Amino acid sequence: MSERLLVLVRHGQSEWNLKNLFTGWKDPDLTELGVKEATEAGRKLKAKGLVFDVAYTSVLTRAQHTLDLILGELDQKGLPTMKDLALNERDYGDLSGLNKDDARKKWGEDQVLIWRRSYDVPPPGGESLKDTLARALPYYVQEILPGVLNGKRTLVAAHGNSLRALIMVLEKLSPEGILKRELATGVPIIYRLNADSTVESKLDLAG
Ligand SMILES: O=C(O)[C@H](O)COP(=O)(O)O
Repeated sequence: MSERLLVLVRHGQSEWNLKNLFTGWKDPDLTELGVKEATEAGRKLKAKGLVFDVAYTSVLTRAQHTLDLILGELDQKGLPTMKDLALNERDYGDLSGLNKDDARKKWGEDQVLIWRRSYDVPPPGGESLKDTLARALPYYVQEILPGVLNGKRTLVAAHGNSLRALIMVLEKLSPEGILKRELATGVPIIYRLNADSTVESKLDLAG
């Protein structure tokens, strides 16, 4: 019986995470710390004895670089990898490139929190989590999930909000439930799925 393995990992710290800037579809690379986090993620997966058959990532550098570093640690460089903008970070629209503290000063803590964590309120000119889900979920259902259910051990390196969207579905979280769900950079979450695509087990490799 194959194991229906799905590992999700948010990219390591990016240059703009460090500068506290809204990033979205902008394309900064990892910082030195981000490189360490991604490498450590790979080590942790290796320590668990995990091997993958396929990987998925976004079209953004920070996620692809994270994936490369993880695969390097796993001695799996060259693994078949699909890159698709369906897995991109939420588009932050007009907020992209702005400092998050400056935005709080300008629009207030509550409004910025609504833009960052509400389910269906988009930032000006950008995507809500619901919008992000609307393009990430079909990709998951059509491209990623069939492989997982057929026993392809699958690694997904993506972004805080594209992964929160998938986690909302996997963990059956409500719009309120997803509000408080934060994803740390470079921390793999190991899911094993049941044949009906529900979650059989989940292990968060934080710490
Ligand atoms: O795009 C960004 O700015 C971050 O990667 C995620 O931002 P958030 O923590 O505001 O969701």
